[in-house]
Amino acid sequence: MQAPRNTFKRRLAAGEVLNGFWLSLASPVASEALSLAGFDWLLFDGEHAPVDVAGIQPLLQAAATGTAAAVVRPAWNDKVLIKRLLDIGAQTLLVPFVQTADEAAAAVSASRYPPHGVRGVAGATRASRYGLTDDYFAVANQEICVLVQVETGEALARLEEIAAVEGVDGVFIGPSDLAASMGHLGRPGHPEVQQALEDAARRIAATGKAPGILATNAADARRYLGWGYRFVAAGVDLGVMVGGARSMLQAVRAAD
Ligand SMILES: O=C(O)C(=O)C[C@H](O)[C@@H](O)CO
Repeated sequence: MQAPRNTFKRRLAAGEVLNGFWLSLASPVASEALSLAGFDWLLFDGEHAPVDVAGIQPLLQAAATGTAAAVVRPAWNDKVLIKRLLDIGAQTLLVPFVQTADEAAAAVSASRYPPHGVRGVAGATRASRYGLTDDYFAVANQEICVLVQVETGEALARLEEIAAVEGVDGVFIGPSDLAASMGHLGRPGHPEVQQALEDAARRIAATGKAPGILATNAADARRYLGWGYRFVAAGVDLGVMVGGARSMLQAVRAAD
Protein backbone atom coordinates (compact mmCIF):
# COMPACT_ATOMS: atom_id res chain seq x y z
CA MET A 1 0.00 0.00 0.00
CA GLN A 2 1.23 3.48 -0.93
CA ALA A 3 1.45 6.31 1.57
CA PRO A 4 -1.00 9.17 0.95
CA ARG A 5 0.15 11.83 -1.53
CA ASN A 6 -0.51 15.53 -0.96
CA THR A 7 -2.54 16.78 -3.90
CA PHE A 8 -3.17 20.14 -2.18
CA LYS A 9 0.59 20.81 -2.15
CA ARG A 10 0.95 19.85 -5.79
CA ARG A 11 -2.02 21.93 -6.93
CA LEU A 12 -0.74 24.95 -5.00
CA ALA A 13 2.73 24.55 -6.51
CA ALA A 14 1.16 24.32 -9.97
CA GLY A 15 -0.37 27.77 -9.49
CA GLU A 16 -3.98 26.66 -9.11
CA VAL A 17 -6.55 28.75 -7.27
CA LEU A 18 -7.94 26.66 -4.41
CA ASN A 19 -11.25 27.54 -2.76
CA GLY A 20 -11.55 26.61 0.87
CA PHE A 21 -13.81 26.79 3.89
CA TRP A 22 -12.90 27.30 7.55
CA LEU A 23 -14.24 24.84 10.14
CA SER A 24 -14.62 25.98 13.72
CA LEU A 25 -17.52 23.76 14.77
CA ALA A 26 -15.18 20.83 15.41
CA SER A 27 -18.02 18.54 14.33
CA PRO A 28 -17.34 15.28 12.47
CA VAL A 29 -20.79 15.55 10.88
CA ALA A 30 -20.05 19.06 9.55
CA SER A 31 -16.61 17.88 8.48
CA GLU A 32 -18.00 14.93 6.52
CA ALA A 33 -20.82 16.92 4.93
CA LEU A 34 -18.59 19.83 3.93
CA SER A 35 -15.94 17.49 2.52
CA LEU A 36 -18.59 16.55 -0.07
CA ALA A 37 -19.64 20.14 -0.84
CA GLY A 38 -17.10 20.83 -3.59
CA PHE A 39 -14.45 22.87 -1.77
CA ASP A 40 -10.82 22.24 -2.67
CA TRP A 41 -9.78 22.35 0.97
CA LEU A 42 -11.14 22.59 4.50
CA LEU A 43 -9.33 24.20 7.39
CA PHE A 44 -9.61 22.49 10.78
CA ASP A 45 -8.90 25.09 13.41
CA GLY A 46 -6.96 23.85 16.43
CA GLU A 47 -6.10 27.37 17.57
CA HIS A 48 -9.45 28.99 18.31
CA ALA A 49 -11.92 26.07 18.07
CA PRO A 50 -12.61 24.00 21.21
CA VAL A 51 -10.71 20.94 20.01
CA ASP A 52 -7.39 19.29 20.76
CA VAL A 53 -5.31 16.75 18.85
CA ALA A 54 -7.52 13.80 19.88
CA GLY A 55 -10.57 15.72 18.67
CA ILE A 56 -9.03 16.62 15.32
CA GLN A 57 -8.48 12.96 14.36
CA PRO A 58 -12.22 12.20 13.92
CA LEU A 59 -12.57 15.39 11.88
CA LEU A 60 -9.86 14.15 9.49
CA GLN A 61 -11.45 10.70 9.34
CA ALA A 62 -14.82 12.24 8.50
CA ALA A 63 -13.33 14.57 5.88
CA ALA A 64 -11.70 11.61 4.13
CA THR A 65 -15.20 10.79 2.84
CA GLY A 66 -15.13 13.65 0.35
CA THR A 67 -12.79 15.38 -2.04
CA ALA A 68 -11.64 18.43 -0.05
CA ALA A 69 -8.04 18.38 1.19
CA ALA A 70 -7.57 18.79 4.93
CA VAL A 71 -5.51 21.70 6.26
CA VAL A 72 -4.94 21.73 10.02
CA ARG A 73 -4.03 24.73 12.12
CA PRO A 74 -2.17 23.80 15.32
CA ALA A 75 -2.84 25.96 18.37
CA TRP A 76 0.71 27.27 18.17
CA ASN A 77 3.99 26.93 16.26
CA ASP A 78 5.12 24.11 18.50
CA LYS A 79 7.14 21.09 17.45
CA VAL A 80 5.31 18.68 19.75
CA LEU A 81 1.88 19.78 18.55
CA ILE A 82 3.04 19.64 14.93
CA LYS A 83 4.45 16.12 15.38
CA ARG A 84 1.19 14.92 16.93
CA LEU A 85 -0.93 16.42 14.14
CA LEU A 86 1.28 14.87 11.46
CA ASP A 87 1.03 11.48 13.20
CA ILE A 88 -2.79 11.58 13.02
CA GLY A 89 -2.54 12.15 9.28
CA ALA A 90 -2.44 15.91 8.72
CA GLN A 91 -0.23 16.59 5.70
CA THR A 92 -0.88 20.30 5.31
CA LEU A 93 -0.42 22.62 8.27
CA LEU A 94 -1.33 26.28 8.69
CA VAL A 95 1.06 27.46 11.39
CA PRO A 96 -0.19 30.52 13.29
CA PHE A 97 1.65 33.64 14.39
CA VAL A 98 4.91 33.26 12.49
CA GLN A 99 6.83 36.45 13.15
CA THR A 100 10.31 35.79 11.73
CA ALA A 101 12.18 33.66 9.21
CA ASP A 102 13.60 31.65 12.13
CA GLU A 103 10.10 30.84 13.34
CA ALA A 104 9.11 29.80 9.82
CA ALA A 105 12.22 27.58 9.64
CA ALA A 106 11.30 26.04 13.02
CA ALA A 107 7.84 25.16 11.70
CA VAL A 108 9.34 23.50 8.62
CA SER A 109 11.90 21.63 10.74
CA ALA A 110 9.16 20.36 13.07
CA SER A 111 7.40 18.85 10.07
CA ARG A 112 10.40 16.94 8.63
CA TYR A 113 12.11 13.75 9.75
CA PRO A 114 15.90 13.89 10.28
CA PRO A 115 18.24 14.78 8.72
CA HIS A 116 16.00 17.53 7.32
CA GLY A 117 14.22 18.32 10.57
CA VAL A 118 13.38 17.26 14.10
CA ARG A 119 10.11 15.35 13.73
CA GLY A 120 10.04 12.37 16.06
CA VAL A 121 9.48 8.94 14.55
CA ALA A 122 6.53 6.67 15.37
CA GLY A 123 6.05 3.29 13.71
CA ALA A 124 2.34 2.78 13.28
CA THR A 125 0.31 5.95 13.00
CA ARG A 126 -2.72 7.01 11.02
CA ALA A 127 -0.27 8.96 8.82
CA SER A 128 1.48 5.75 7.72
CA ARG A 129 -1.83 3.87 7.44
CA TYR A 130 -0.94 2.19 10.74
CA GLY A 131 2.38 0.97 9.40
CA LEU A 132 0.84 -0.80 6.40
CA THR A 133 2.37 1.42 3.73
CA ASP A 134 5.58 0.43 1.96
CA ASP A 135 6.94 3.92 1.40
CA TYR A 136 5.79 6.24 4.21
CA PHE A 137 9.24 7.14 5.51
CA ALA A 138 10.58 7.51 1.96
CA VAL A 139 7.97 10.10 0.97
CA ALA A 140 6.75 11.66 4.23
CA ASN A 141 8.98 14.76 4.14
CA GLN A 142 8.19 15.63 0.55
CA GLU A 143 4.43 15.24 1.05
CA ILE A 144 4.18 17.77 3.90
CA CYS A 145 2.91 21.23 3.01
CA VAL A 146 3.73 24.09 5.39
CA LEU A 147 1.69 27.28 5.23
CA VAL A 148 2.77 30.01 7.62
CA GLN A 149 0.45 32.62 9.00
CA VAL A 150 1.52 36.25 9.00
CA GLU A 151 -0.76 38.27 11.20
CA THR A 152 1.02 41.30 12.63
CA GLY A 153 2.57 44.47 11.30
CA GLU A 154 6.01 43.22 12.46
CA ALA A 155 5.64 39.98 10.51
CA LEU A 156 4.35 41.88 7.49
CA ALA A 157 7.53 43.97 7.51
CA ARG A 158 9.49 40.69 7.23
CA LEU A 159 7.20 39.08 4.68
CA GLU A 160 9.85 38.42 2.01
CA GLU A 161 12.29 36.87 4.54
CA ILE A 162 9.56 34.62 5.95
CA ALA A 163 8.32 33.55 2.50
CA ALA A 164 11.88 32.79 1.34
CA VAL A 165 12.38 30.05 3.93
CA GLU A 166 12.90 26.71 2.20
CA GLY A 167 9.98 24.41 2.86
CA VAL A 168 7.43 27.20 3.24
CA ASP A 169 4.82 26.49 0.57
CA GLY A 170 2.51 29.43 1.18
CA VAL A 171 1.95 32.51 3.32
CA PHE A 172 -1.50 33.05 4.77
CA ILE A 173 -2.60 36.43 6.06
CA GLY A 174 -4.82 36.52 9.16
CA PRO A 175 -7.01 39.60 8.61
CA SER A 176 -8.43 39.76 12.15
CA ASP A 177 -5.10 39.59 13.97
CA LEU A 178 -3.47 41.89 11.44
CA ALA A 179 -6.28 44.42 11.97
CA ALA A 180 -5.75 44.19 15.74
CA SER A 181 -2.00 44.67 15.36
CA MET A 182 -2.63 47.76 13.19
CA GLY A 183 -4.88 49.32 15.86
CA HIS A 184 -8.16 48.29 14.22
CA LEU A 185 -9.31 45.47 16.51
CA GLY A 186 -12.52 43.89 15.14
CA ARG A 187 -12.33 45.94 11.92
CA PRO A 188 -10.52 43.93 9.24
CA GLY A 189 -12.56 45.89 6.70
CA HIS A 190 -10.83 49.16 7.69
CA PRO A 191 -9.30 50.75 4.55
CA GLU A 192 -5.76 50.67 6.03
CA VAL A 193 -6.07 46.94 6.73
CA GLN A 194 -7.56 46.24 3.34
CA GLN A 195 -4.71 48.14 1.69
CA ALA A 196 -2.19 46.05 3.67
CA LEU A 197 -3.98 42.86 2.54
CA GLU A 198 -3.86 43.93 -1.10
CA ASP A 199 -0.13 44.81 -0.85
CA ALA A 200 0.61 41.52 0.93
CA ALA A 201 -0.92 39.42 -1.86
CA ARG A 202 1.33 41.12 -4.42
CA ARG A 203 4.44 40.83 -2.23
CA ILE A 204 3.89 37.14 -1.44
CA ALA A 205 3.25 36.31 -5.10
CA ALA A 206 6.49 38.12 -6.04
CA THR A 207 8.44 35.70 -3.82
CA GLY A 208 7.06 32.76 -5.79
CA LYS A 209 5.12 31.40 -2.81
CA ALA A 210 1.34 31.06 -2.73
CA PRO A 211 -0.69 33.77 -0.95
CA GLY A 212 -3.67 32.69 1.15
CA ILE A 213 -6.28 34.40 3.30
CA LEU A 214 -9.54 33.95 5.24
CA ALA A 215 -12.68 35.80 4.12
CA THR A 216 -15.98 35.78 5.95
CA ASN A 217 -18.27 36.13 2.95
CA ALA A 218 -18.30 35.52 -0.79
CA ALA A 219 -17.85 39.21 -1.73
CA ASP A 220 -14.66 39.49 0.37
CA ALA A 221 -13.43 36.17 -0.99
CA ARG A 222 -13.92 37.36 -4.58
CA ARG A 223 -12.10 40.63 -3.85
CA TYR A 224 -9.16 38.73 -2.31
CA LEU A 225 -9.03 36.36 -5.29
CA GLY A 226 -8.96 39.42 -7.55
CA TRP A 227 -5.95 40.72 -5.60
CA GLY A 228 -4.08 37.50 -6.34
CA TYR A 229 -4.73 35.36 -3.26
CA ARG A 230 -4.67 31.72 -4.40
CA PHE A 231 -5.93 29.73 -1.44
CA VAL A 232 -8.88 31.55 0.04
CA ALA A 233 -11.25 30.28 2.72
CA ALA A 234 -14.54 31.91 1.74
CA GLY A 235 -16.17 31.68 5.15
CA VAL A 236 -16.44 29.98 8.52
CA ASP A 237 -18.90 27.12 9.20
CA LEU A 238 -20.09 28.63 12.49
CA GLY A 239 -20.63 32.07 10.93
CA VAL A 240 -22.51 30.64 7.95
CA MET A 241 -24.72 28.52 10.22
CA VAL A 242 -25.61 31.33 12.63
CA GLY A 243 -26.01 33.87 9.81
CA GLY A 244 -28.25 31.49 7.85
CA ALA A 245 -30.36 30.71 10.91
CA ARG A 246 -30.81 34.41 11.74
CA SER A 247 -31.81 35.24 8.15
CA MET A 248 -34.33 32.43 8.20
CA LEU A 249 -35.79 33.63 11.49
CA GLN A 250 -36.05 37.20 10.16
CA ALA A 251 -37.79 35.94 7.00
CA VAL A 252 -40.26 33.93 9.09
CA ARG A 253 -41.01 36.92 11.34
CA ALA A 254 -41.34 39.27 8.35
CA ALA A 255 -44.02 36.97 6.95
CA ASP A 256 -46.29 37.62 10.00
O1 LIG B 1 -6.31 36.66 12.05
C1 LIG B 1 -7.19 35.96 11.53
O2 LIG B 1 -8.09 36.42 10.78
C2 LIG B 1 -7.15 34.52 11.79
O3 LIG B 1 -6.13 34.00 12.16
C3 LIG B 1 -8.43 33.75 11.72
C4 LIG B 1 -9.09 33.84 13.07
O4 LIG B 1 -8.38 33.05 13.97
C5 LIG B 1 -10.57 33.48 13.14
O5 LIG B 1 -11.34 34.36 12.43
C6 LIG B 1 -10.92 32.08 12.86
O6 LIG B 1 -12.28 31.83 13.14
